[in-house]
Amino acid sequence: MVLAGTDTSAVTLEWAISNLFNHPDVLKRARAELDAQLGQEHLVDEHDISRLPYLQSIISETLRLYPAAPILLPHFSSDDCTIGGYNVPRGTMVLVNAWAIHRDPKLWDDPESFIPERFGRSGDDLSSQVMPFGLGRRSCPGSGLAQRTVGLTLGSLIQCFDWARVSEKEIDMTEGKGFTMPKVMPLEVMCKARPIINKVLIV
Ligand code: HEM
Repeated sequence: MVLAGTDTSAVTLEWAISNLFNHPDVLKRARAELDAQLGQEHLVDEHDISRLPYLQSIISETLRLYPAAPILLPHFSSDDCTIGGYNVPRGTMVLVNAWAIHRDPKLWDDPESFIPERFGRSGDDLSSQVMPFGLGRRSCPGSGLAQRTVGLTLGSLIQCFDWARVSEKEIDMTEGKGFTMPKVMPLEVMCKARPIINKVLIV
């Protein structure tokens, strides 16, 4: 439970921040949303997340491109069944390649690009093609907690600090090997406190 809940959320946060560095326009829009919704006196808290749709879209788009569990967890068929036209005998190990589904050009426009706006379009139901927490009875029981934790942390970091890369180079987005899909190059950045920090953190 501890491993399932900590590393997954930490890795997601690292991918999200890396994406923001390579897309300064997205970072700017996220900060504008936070400033507009919360002003300069109030540190983002759990109840604010629902008022921050763009921040949520950034997290969804991060989980689409960099799902912390890219092939979910192994499942076993409890009976003979058919999946997508294939006969699957009872007791077969079934792996779902969420990473590939999330980047399938038949399902997504410009699938390799980081475009949080694709999650904000009204009328689009993406629930069957994005599954970072799995689907059905054995889907992740911590998904709500994870979305709040990552949202709160990412929101606070955007709200309280100005960020800069350590060099002119783009952040390396190469995916490493490991159960929770780490970055090959750990994220290294510089930050400077924004004036808002004096009001919201220091009493
Ligand atoms: C960004 C964060 C997280 C991601 C991407 C994630 C993803 C997943 C995925 C893909 C599964 C397997 C679902 C399946 O096979 O269909 C899973 C299972 C699980 N997750 Fe998460 N998870 C996250 C955070 C958490 C948190 C915060 C907790 C608890 C505090 C948690 C607890 C669990 C547990 C206990 C299972 C096993 C459920 C079962 O087998 O019935 N996860 N998670």
